[in-house]
Amino acid sequence: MLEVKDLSINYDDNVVLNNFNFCLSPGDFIGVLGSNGSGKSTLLNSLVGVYPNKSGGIIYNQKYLDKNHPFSSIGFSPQSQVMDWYLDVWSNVELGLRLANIDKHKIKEYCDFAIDIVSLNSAKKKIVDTLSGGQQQRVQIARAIAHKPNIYILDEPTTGLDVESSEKLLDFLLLESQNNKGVIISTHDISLLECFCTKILFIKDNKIEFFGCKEEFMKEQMIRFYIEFEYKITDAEFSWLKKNINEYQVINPFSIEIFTPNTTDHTIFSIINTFPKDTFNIKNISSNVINLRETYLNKVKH
Ligand SMILES: Nc1ncnc2c1ncn2[C@@H]1O[C@H](COP(=O)(O)OP(=O)(O)OP(=O)(O)O)[C@@H](O)[C@H]1O
Repeated sequence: MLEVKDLSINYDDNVVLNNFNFCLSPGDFIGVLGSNGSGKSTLLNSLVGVYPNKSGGIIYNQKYLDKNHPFSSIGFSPQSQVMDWYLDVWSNVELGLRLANIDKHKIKEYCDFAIDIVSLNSAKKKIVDTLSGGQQQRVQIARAIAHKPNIYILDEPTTGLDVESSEKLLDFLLLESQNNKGVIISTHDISLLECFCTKILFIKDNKIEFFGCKEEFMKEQMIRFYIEFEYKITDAEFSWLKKNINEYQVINPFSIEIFTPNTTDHTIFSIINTFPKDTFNIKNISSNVINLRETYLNKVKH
């Protein structure tokens, strides 16, 4: 659908995206992750042709995108709100449909559909400037999705949305991706990504740190083992831990947490078996898998 090829973008001397390569394929629901300022918006803006100095580019239908951008195939909602503030909700969405060249006989149906997805039925006739921040965000999204494009590019679409509106929007996007459309969104809401995305694109230090299936990203997850001892850990045991266990954390004088990759070759038993004889009298062990949020935080920190 879209191929990002050797894309680099800089603002003056500040290289924001360094040699990005990835594809958005039919059926993909890509979540873009990264810290503030990592370049998520720059990337999404570049997919719709808003870029500063760059090399490489975006290939669509075997051609590099230029001024003849396929707007009718793309629904784009930027991070900053771009709307006609003194028109009502319905007219804003209608305008988007006209710009996307939708047949005028279908405009009412498409408008109603999009306004329903973002639950603004009762505010149809309200002037956008008089709406709350979250409602304005919903208008912008309705405008981006109303023409049911092949590709959805939404920059932090759930920011400012209440939980039920976020779920409704993401349910819709998920259905669209299952109908072989392509979806790419950036968000800081990791739990939503965990539920809805099929692929993750993680930006760190101006590069793509990870691009691939969510499951693969999660595979690098760790398991956390909580180990409680019968007595206070001795100094000798502390120094043994320091020397021999890669990732652990002391919780209190009686217990530690050990982190291991989520694979069968790194079971807690293989670790415990390395404990020197007659040390670490274990009282209890429990474990839990670290979720996507913590996986992401670990990756950002390291
Ligand atoms: N118009 C601009 N001129 C100069 N620098 C810019 C401009 N827009 C963005 N930048 C810089 O580019 C970098 C990436 O910004 P971008 O908005 O893409 O990050 P982001 O990942 O979307 O951040 P956030 O999570 O805060 O929305 C930042 O260092 C930012 O200061």
